Amino acid sequence: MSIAGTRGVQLASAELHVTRKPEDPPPLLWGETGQAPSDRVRIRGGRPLSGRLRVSGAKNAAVALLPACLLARDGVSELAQVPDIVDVDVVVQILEQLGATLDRAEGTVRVGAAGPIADEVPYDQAKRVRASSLFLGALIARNGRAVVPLPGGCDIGPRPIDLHLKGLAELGAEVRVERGYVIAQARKLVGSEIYLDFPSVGATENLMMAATAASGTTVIYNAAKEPEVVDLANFLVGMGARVVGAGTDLVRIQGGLPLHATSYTIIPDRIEAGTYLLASLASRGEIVLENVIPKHLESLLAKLEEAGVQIEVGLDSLRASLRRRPSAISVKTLPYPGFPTDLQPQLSAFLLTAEGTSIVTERVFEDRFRHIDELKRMGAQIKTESRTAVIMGVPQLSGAPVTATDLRTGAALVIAGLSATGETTVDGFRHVRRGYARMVEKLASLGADIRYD
Ligand SMILES: CC(=O)N[C@H]1[C@@H](OP(=O)(O)OP(=O)(O)OC[C@H]2O[C@@H](n3ccc(=O)[nH]c3=O)[C@H](O)[C@@H]2O)O[C@H](CO)[C@@H](O)[C@@H]1O
Ligand SMILES: C=C(OP(=O)(O)O)C(=O)O
Repeated sequence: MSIAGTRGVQLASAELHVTRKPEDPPPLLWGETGQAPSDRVRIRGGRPLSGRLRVSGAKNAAVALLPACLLARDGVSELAQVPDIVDVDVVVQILEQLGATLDRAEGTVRVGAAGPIADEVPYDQAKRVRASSLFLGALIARNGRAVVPLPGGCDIGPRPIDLHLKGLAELGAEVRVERGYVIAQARKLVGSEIYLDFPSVGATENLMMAATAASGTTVIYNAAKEPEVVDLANFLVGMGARVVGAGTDLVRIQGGLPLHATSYTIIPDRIEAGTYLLASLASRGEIVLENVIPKHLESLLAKLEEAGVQIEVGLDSLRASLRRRPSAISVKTLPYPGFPTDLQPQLSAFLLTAEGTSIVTERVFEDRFRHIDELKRMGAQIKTESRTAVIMGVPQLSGAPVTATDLRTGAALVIAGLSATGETTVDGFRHVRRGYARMVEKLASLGADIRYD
C-alpha cells in the first residue's frame, strides 16, 4: 500500500466540537433511561461532509469487557471510553439485574461484582443484543452455572452458537438448551484443547472467559483475531489472568488464577471510524478522524486507496479525501485481518456512485444484503447472486424513503442519503442507535443536513 509512506505522520489533534442546530433535539438516551427519540431521520443530501471527528470506544469490545467484569470478586472495575449506545445500555441492565453494582458517567462505567451474582440472564434484555451470549462464559467462570437465553442481535442470517457450546462442553461443562435457554453448569472446569471450526469472535471470547476459571491450560486453535478479542484478552490480563497469543489464531489461557478489579480504556471503534470515513468520502468531503488505531483499519484503507482515495495516516488519526467519483473495486469480507463484514453495507453504499462495476462478496454471514433493495429505491444499480453483489456505478443517487432492518443497513442508508440529491428519510433508526453514539449530532458537526423527524 502506498499509504505506508505516509505512516508515522502525526496529525494535529483537537477535540470534537459538536455544533448543534436549533432544530436538533437534545442529546438522546434510548430505552428505559430516557425518552425515546423518533425512529426516523430526515436527510437533505448533497453537502460534502468535512471536518474533524473523534471516534468513540468500540461497541464490540465494550459489550465483551462489561460481562468480563463479573470475573473480579473484589473491588470495582472501571472501564473508560465506553460508547453511549443502546447495546451498552442493555448489557449494563443485565449486569444490574444479576446483582452487580453499576455507576455510569461520561463514558466511564464502574462495575462492582464483589457481592452475590445471579446465574440467570433475563430474557427481555438477552433477546435484544448478540452480546448477551457473552454472559455464558462470564457466569460459568464466576458461578459454575449460567442460564442464558439464546441471543438477539442483527438479523443477518442464521447465527448459531454451537461452537460456544461445544467449547464449553470441552472444558467439562454440562450444556443443554431448553425452551430457548442455554443451561451450562460445571462443578469443575478443566483446561482443554479446543479447535474452532470457524474463527468465531463470540465463541473465542466466551471460551477465553470460561478458561480463566478452568484448572490447567486451555488452548484455542483457529481463534478469532479481531482487535476486540485482543482487547478482552488485555483486560483479562489486567485482572490477573494469563492469556497469551490473542490476536493470533492460537490463544493459550492458564486458568485458576484469582482475578481482581482493574481499570481499563476500551479501544476506539474501527467500524464507527470506517463508517464516518465512508460517509465523508461518499459525499466527496475531507475528514480527519481522531482517536483511531490505523492498523485496525488496514483492509479498509487498502481498498479505499485502490478506489482513488487520498489517505494520510497518523499515529492515532487519519485524514482522507475524495473529490471525484471513486474507481470500482472488488471486495470480499473475511474474519480479521480481512475486510470486516460490519463495514460491508457502508462500503457498498460508497461504491454506488463509483465509475465502473464493483463486486462485493459477503463471506461471513449468509444474509447480509438487506440494504440492497432499499438502496435500489435511491437509484442504485445492483444485481445480487447468492452472496455476491454486482454494483454498477451510477453518476448520482436520488433521495427516497427507505427503511433500516439492522444496524449497518441503517448506516449504509444514511451514507447513501447524505450523498444523494434531494431528501431521504431513513425509518428504523433505532437499529442505528444500537451501535452508533449520537450519530445525528456527529454528522451534523461535519456539515450534514440531518435531523430526527
Ligand atoms: C457483539 C459482537 O462482537 N458482534 C460481532 C461478532 O459477532 P459474532 O460473535 O456473533 O460473530 P461470529 O464471529 O461468531 O460469527 C461469524 C460466523 O460464524 C458462524 N458461527 C458463529 C458461532 C457459532 O457457534 N457457530 C457459527 O456457525 C456465524 O453464523 C457467522 O456466519 O463478530 C462478527 C463477525 O466479525 C461481527 O459481525 C459482529 O459485529
Ligand atoms: C452484527 C453486528 O452486531 P451484533 O453482533 O451485535 O448483532 C454489527 O455490529 O454489525
